[in-house]
Amino acid sequence: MDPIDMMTTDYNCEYLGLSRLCLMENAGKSISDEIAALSTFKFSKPIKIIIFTGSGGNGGDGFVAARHLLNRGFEVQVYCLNTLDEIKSDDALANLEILMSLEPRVSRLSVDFIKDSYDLDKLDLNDSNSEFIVLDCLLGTGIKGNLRRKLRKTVELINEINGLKVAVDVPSGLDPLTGEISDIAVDADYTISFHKIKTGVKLAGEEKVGGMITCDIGIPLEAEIFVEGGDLLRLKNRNNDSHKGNNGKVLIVGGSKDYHGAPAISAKAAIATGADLTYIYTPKSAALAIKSLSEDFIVKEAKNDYLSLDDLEDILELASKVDAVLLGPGSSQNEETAKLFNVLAMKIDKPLVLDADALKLVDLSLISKKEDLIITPHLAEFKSFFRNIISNEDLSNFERTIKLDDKDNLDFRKVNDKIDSLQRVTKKIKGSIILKGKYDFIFNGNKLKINRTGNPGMTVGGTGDALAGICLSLLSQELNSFDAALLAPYLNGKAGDLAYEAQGYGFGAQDLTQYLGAVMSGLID
Ligand SMILES: NC(=O)C1=CN([C@@H]2O[C@H](COP(=O)(O)OP(=O)(O)OC[C@H]3O[C@@H](n4cnc5c(N)ncnc54)[C@H](O)[C@@H]3O)[C@@H](O)[C@H]2O)[C@H](O)CC1
Ligand SMILES: [K+]
Repeated sequence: MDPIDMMTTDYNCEYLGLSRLCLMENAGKSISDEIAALSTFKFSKPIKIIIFTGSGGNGGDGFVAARHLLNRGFEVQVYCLNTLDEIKSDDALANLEILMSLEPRVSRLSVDFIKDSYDLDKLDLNDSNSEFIVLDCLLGTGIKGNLRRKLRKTVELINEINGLKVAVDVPSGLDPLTGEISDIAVDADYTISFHKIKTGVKLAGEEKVGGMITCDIGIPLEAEIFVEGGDLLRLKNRNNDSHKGNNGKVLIVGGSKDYHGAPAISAKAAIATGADLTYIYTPKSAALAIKSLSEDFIVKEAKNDYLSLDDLEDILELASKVDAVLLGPGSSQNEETAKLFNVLAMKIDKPLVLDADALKLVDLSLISKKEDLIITPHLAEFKSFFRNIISNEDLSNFERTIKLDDKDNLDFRKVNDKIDSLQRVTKKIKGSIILKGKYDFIFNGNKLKINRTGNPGMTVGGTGDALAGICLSLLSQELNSFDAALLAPYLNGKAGDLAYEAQGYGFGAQDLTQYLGAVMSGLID
């Protein structure tokens, strides 16, 4: 599991009512269970457990483990690399404070603070009379950059120790995503991972991480599969020094004589979710109306009253200047527009979103290998889009699997088989698919997410255009296609829920876009 997926899952638990403090308790308890099992297997007499802790959640796991290990009869020595003031995780701090409150000591616990690197010179662990296990709770999934001095020296010290070394979650110093060690890492005999083995630990292999042990810490499958507030961690932080255009330039190609509102809603949603510059390329018949809707739009007029190949060069030139392109909102299904969209889908080498009309016009074979692509069909559009490459039987199986029963439950009794059967269809393209419905299903390769936000008021015209605009904006801000595809319906639905709270079912897509900024900034739970 990638560290970002683990972090978002972890935070999503909070949104489902399961606190991270509780997860930390489970993590610490499972470390103690594993250490007890290892010590029975490896040692003939009671041993000492030495725990090195850092300033984040990994350190917190160590503090909890200390408590449980004491109750199992072990002697426990904790070496904290940080003072209470320096602990960054509230949950870790709460658990360190519990250890500090246990005075005068009745159980066999010692807690010492390593103030600077010189304190480490004074520790001579190999001289200890008893046998011992060393627990590395310095850094887990939160590691950033090269190890700072004191931490680096501690890793060196741990590696020189004769005792059995057990890394918690990730051997400190090892990149939890790539498995690379840029400088030095704990040379572990065993690595205990929580929930799932982190991608980097798996990639590094047993030679570097020792025997791999996975512990369940009570995270429900839903925390991983549902898109929740924790997934907002996937958004990129804005650089304080950034200037105009650094946070996404987008191009929307759409609109027609009958539909000028659709590209305008997509554009408003793109701006509301952070895009810096928004270009709209639209037929003459729609251009003036769109211009009058916002001074934030940069509107370019097509050559004719509908989009056609005559516009190809102009659009490609614009596309070369932006970070992401959306084809389709309100374009209608003109034959000439179909020719244009098919050539554009082939030639545009920027992240691409295909919305309603474009989905009906673009040939799947032209885009099936494009990774930075999002398509946003509802079920009927999905079936029609895939009809030429997927058997009717596979499509009806697909439909049956995602259908809800009358209590709104998905028939996921054999979850893995069911997901496999959905992905046999969706893996036909390399990009991401947002299958819109009461619950939105988001697919990409082996990944699946389900979005639960939104309400029946969102059947109003334009909410799909808003969704496409959000996808576009997030792609332009350098999110990968799956992260953009899973966050877009979450943000759209959440803004729709706020619009409903304010206006009941009397809200329109334009009203919804006004809440997007606040939802995206995490200002509203
Ligand atoms: N669901 C779960 O799997 C749970 C995991 N838990 C544990 O929490 C950690 C992740 O916690 P987090 O606070 O995000 O990160 P870390 O503990 O890895 O450390 C962050 C901490 O370290 C400092 N830091 C970062 N890089 C460096 C560096 N190069 N040199 C020195 N210091 C560095 C940074 O400033 C932070 O203060 C996960 O791995 C699990 O072990 C929870 O228990 C809940 C459930
Ligand atoms: K660790």
